[in-house]
Amino acid sequence: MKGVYDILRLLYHKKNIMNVLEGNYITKIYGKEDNKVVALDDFSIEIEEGEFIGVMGSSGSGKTTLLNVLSGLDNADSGSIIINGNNIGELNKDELALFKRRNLGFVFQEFKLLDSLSLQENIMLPMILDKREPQSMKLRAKEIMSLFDIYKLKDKYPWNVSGGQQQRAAIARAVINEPAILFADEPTGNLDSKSTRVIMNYISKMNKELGSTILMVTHDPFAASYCDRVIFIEDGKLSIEMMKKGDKKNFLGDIIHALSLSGGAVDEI
Ligand SMILES: Nc1ncnc2c1ncn2[C@@H]1O[C@H](COP(=O)(O)OP(=O)(O)OP(=O)(O)O)[C@@H](O)[C@H]1O
Repeated sequence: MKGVYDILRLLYHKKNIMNVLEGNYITKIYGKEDNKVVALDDFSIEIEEGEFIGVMGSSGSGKTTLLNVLSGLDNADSGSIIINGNNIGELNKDELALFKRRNLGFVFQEFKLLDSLSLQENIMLPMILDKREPQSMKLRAKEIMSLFDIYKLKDKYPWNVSGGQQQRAAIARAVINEPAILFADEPTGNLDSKSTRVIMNYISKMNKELGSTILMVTHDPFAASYCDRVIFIEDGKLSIEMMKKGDKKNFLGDIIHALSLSGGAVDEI
């Protein structure tokens, strides 16, 4: 049942703010009867344009499920997901695939680049699939590779460059079509601390300079400290929501404190 606060919040947002994403009362259940797992339990979230939001929580709390359901990679059992005014639950399979390609960007822990293509070809792939004009594709690829300082690596293959460089190429590919929102699931999970810092600086630059809206799932408080807002999930529900006040270092301290309160998750770092 919706509480008064939930109804007021919905009315307020309908009147005043056009969110990039609204997830309303989402439930996701895996399995049946004795094996039933409620991975998301009546979960609601709103993400404004240009926001950089981090999702944290202990292992199995529902972080990846949330990212998958909000981005249309998986279906919710109930609730609605509205992205740029489109209810993605109402799209058929083909419409959803096209919507995702045109409006959403994805970055994963595994870089998921194609080994048979150069970095430039990998990065241009979403534009090739959209049958864009070759010259404009190359110009856009150059622009985005320069932003991530990998233009000089454009003819190299993924197996020729470091993990951090591969992830920079994967992020460039994810944002080349200027998605409404970038979904990143543990983007630094396969990187050492030096490469993590580099990647987070690029993701932050993209958020600040291109105004990209980003939702990032992470276990890493350092990575989360780059966000404007961090939410913690426990048992498929929102447990803590924190806004960045002050600088990254202060926010890191706040996040570590919240992690220690949320049931020993600090041990998993
Ligand atoms: N395909 C699936 N089938 C059955 N149960 C699943 C499936 N995917 C996830 N779950 C369960 O749903 C719950 C939430 O899982 P989810 O992967 O979203 O958590 P998480 O917070 O991302 O975990 P981690 O940090 O370990 O990646 C867990 O109890 C998990 O075991």
